[in-house]
Amino acid sequence: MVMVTDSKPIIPRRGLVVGNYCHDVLHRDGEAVAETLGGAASFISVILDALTLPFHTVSRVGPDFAYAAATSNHPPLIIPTSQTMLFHAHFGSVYPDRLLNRVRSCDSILPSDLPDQTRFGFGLAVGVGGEILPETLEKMLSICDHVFVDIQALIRRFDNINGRVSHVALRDSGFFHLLPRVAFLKASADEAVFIDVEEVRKLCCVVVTHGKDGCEVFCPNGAFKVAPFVADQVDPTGAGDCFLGGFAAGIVRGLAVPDAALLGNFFGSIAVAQLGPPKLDFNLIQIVKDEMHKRKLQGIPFLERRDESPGFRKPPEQDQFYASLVTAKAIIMCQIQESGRNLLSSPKVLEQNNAKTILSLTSVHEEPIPSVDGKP
Ligand SMILES: Nc1ncnc2c1ncn2[C@@H]1O[C@H](COP(=O)(O)OP(=O)(O)O)[C@@H](O)[C@H]1O
Ligand SMILES: O=P([O-])([O-])O[C@@H]1[C@@H](O)[C@H](O)[C@@H](O)[C@H](O)[C@@H]1O
Repeated sequence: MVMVTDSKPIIPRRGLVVGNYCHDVLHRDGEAVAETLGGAASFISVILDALTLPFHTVSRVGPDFAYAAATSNHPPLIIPTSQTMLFHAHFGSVYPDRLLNRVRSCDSILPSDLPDQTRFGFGLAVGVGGEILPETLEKMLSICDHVFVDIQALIRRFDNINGRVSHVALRDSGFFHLLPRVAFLKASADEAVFIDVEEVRKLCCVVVTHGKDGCEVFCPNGAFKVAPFVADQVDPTGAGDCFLGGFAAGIVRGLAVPDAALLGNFFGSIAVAQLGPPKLDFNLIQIVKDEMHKRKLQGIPFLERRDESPGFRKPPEQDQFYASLVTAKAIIMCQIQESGRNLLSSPKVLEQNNAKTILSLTSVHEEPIPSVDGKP
């Protein structure tokens, strides 16, 4: 359990984001609709950059990586002998539970890939394809003051033939012994069945996300549900990543845990309303930053708490914070619609920032996905 004993104000050092970028092919209702930049590191970068939190990224790709321009601020390590990780995601009415195939893998991120002689204020362990090794997470924990972990980096396993994503129990993942040094562990509801929340919450704070129903936070001395923001879901990809990016940013920027979780819900709801990595409106972000500053003045920041209770009492006027974010989103969405800018992708969008039309889908072997009645 991470304890903060130093009462001096936290000076936000740079963060460290560790996880491979990947190529995503998105299939909605059985139809390939886009190829996009993917990987939690890509989604989280959008959020942290928007909230002007400085960070360093460690990510591995192959020479075939197609999004060098989009990641130029946080360039990956290009491994000549490797290839960029490739995921195919299937979602929509035909697949109520999203189905993911890691069609191509990339090299693991090694401890030696991480900077030496540098300390980081926070770390985000956000692998998506099994690229983070226990020894790599161990090094992150030794060079970062507070580490946020997405459980998908720890418990995912991949079918040898078609790369179908499955999960192992956290206890059997090879990472369990590191949990007491983790600040927050994020799991979606589907992933939470692979942990004993009552056991793990004694070791580190556990954040369980519930899609359109928001999220729940569990720590040794309390649990808290946090309300969602309404969204018209276009693409579920990256919702958890954007949630974690917003949540971590809230904690690092000095919000209490429930307020940070609300911020996570806010960015998760924006993510699902767009295809691929979200585009964030400048004016919206400015309003969010102002609201975060106001909240920080009212709450007791998690990272500055001097006692066991990690800010789990619902902060005063959290409803006001929620209402301000809802209003901000509504104002901006009206402005965008009036201006004709289309931040929300239409179902048939084939061309978009970081998204490309389907050119090479047939060049990638993937077994026919059984339809909902189990027939190919
Ligand atoms: N359809 C939705 N409407 C509103 N918010 C959503 C929706 N889907 C996801 N979110 C937000 O994103 C967060 C993470 O989504 P979830 O689907 O639980 O994670 P993951 O992508 O890891 O499976 C949720 O807690 C919620 O705040
Ligand atoms: O949707 P989400 O679980 O938050 O995160 C997603 C991963 O699960 C997926 O493997 C990857 O291909 C996507 O680019 C995105 O990172």
